[in-house]
Amino acid sequence: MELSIEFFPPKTPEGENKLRLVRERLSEELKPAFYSVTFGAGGSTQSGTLKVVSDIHAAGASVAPHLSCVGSSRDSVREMLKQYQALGIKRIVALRGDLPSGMGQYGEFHHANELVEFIRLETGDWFHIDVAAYPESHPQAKSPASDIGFFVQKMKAGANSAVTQYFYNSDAYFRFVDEAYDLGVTQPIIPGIMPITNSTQLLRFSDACGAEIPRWIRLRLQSYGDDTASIRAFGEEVVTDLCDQLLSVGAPGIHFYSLNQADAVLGITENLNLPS
Ligand SMILES: NC(=O)C1=CN([C@@H]2O[C@H](COP(=O)(O)OP(=O)(O)OC[C@H]3O[C@@H](n4cnc5c(N)ncnc54)[C@H](O)[C@@H]3O)[C@@H](O)[C@H]2O)C=CC1
Ligand SMILES: Nc1nc(=O)c2c([nH]1)NC[C@@H]1CN(c3ccc(C(=O)N[C@@H](CCC(=O)O)C(=O)O)cc3)CN21
Repeated sequence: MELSIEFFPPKTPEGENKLRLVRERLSEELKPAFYSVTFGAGGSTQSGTLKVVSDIHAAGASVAPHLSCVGSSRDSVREMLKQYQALGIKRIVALRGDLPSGMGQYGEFHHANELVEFIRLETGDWFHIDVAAYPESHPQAKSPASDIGFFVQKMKAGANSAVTQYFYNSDAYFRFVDEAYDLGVTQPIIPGIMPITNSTQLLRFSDACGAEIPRWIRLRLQSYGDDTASIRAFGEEVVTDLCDQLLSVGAPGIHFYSLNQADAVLGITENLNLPS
């Protein structure tokens, strides 16, 4: 069972220092298999990603930068791959990414499967490639069946594993994994888990990315108002139960969307009685 943890590139030097302390704590307590670092979310740049990635790599931990391809040229993606290879990075999260709103589809890549193929063509087996999976369907999907078909295509293009969008309904994950395996996927599909610490932020982001917050969770969160202690305690219980269910049925690991915070992740993992 592998744990992994996602960060986003901080926008300020204070944020960078805080993240270093957060990562040191998480490394000491959990020894995660790898950290991932987003690119693009909230307007972050590839140079912000590179900076955090270099920092984590220099500290001796395994790290996987997100690489998104939409709107990029083959040349620019090739340069980034070379840069990461030169640093000694061995793992990458390959995503289509999103164009800033209002911009049309342009560039030399249209979907993540093309990026996976390109990375294999350019760099052979150098990188362990992770791709994204959507147990509740990607928001732009034409149908659940076409979405899972494209997911399978992306895995068969040469991905080593997948990490899911977060969800609070484990049945959606189990069904997705069963269907993917029926369609010939053999690689691990790791559940992505979003701790609950801030209800306004969670509700806003979930709406935008197509993750459902079940009514009973939403109503509970609303009933706590700005009582953050109650929100955190409730969130920790709910997300611990979710992880328990996933692991008891054999999920291959857990990928935490930490939002650069250690406390919520550590609260959950302490409850889980993980083998050390
Ligand atoms: N940072 C993270 O951990 C996560 C980020 N995301 C974001 O979600 C966005 C989507 O990226 P990916 O999942 O990599 O995109 P993707 O290219 O796999 O899929 C995007 C959409 O296109 C459709 N599609 C996929 N392949 C297709 C093909 N060959 N032909 C026609 N349609 C196809 C899919 O059904 C889906 O609706 C990105 O912006 C990514 O940053 C999503 C989940 C996690
Ligand atoms: N479509 C999609 N894009 C992503 O980038 C993404 C996902 N889904 N799902 C999994 C994780 C979750 N990610 C997230 C989720 C929330 C924030 C967020 O709430 N950001 C705050 C700023 C955070 C802060 O500075 O504290 C925001 O207001 O945007 C960021 C990345 C990145 N990942």
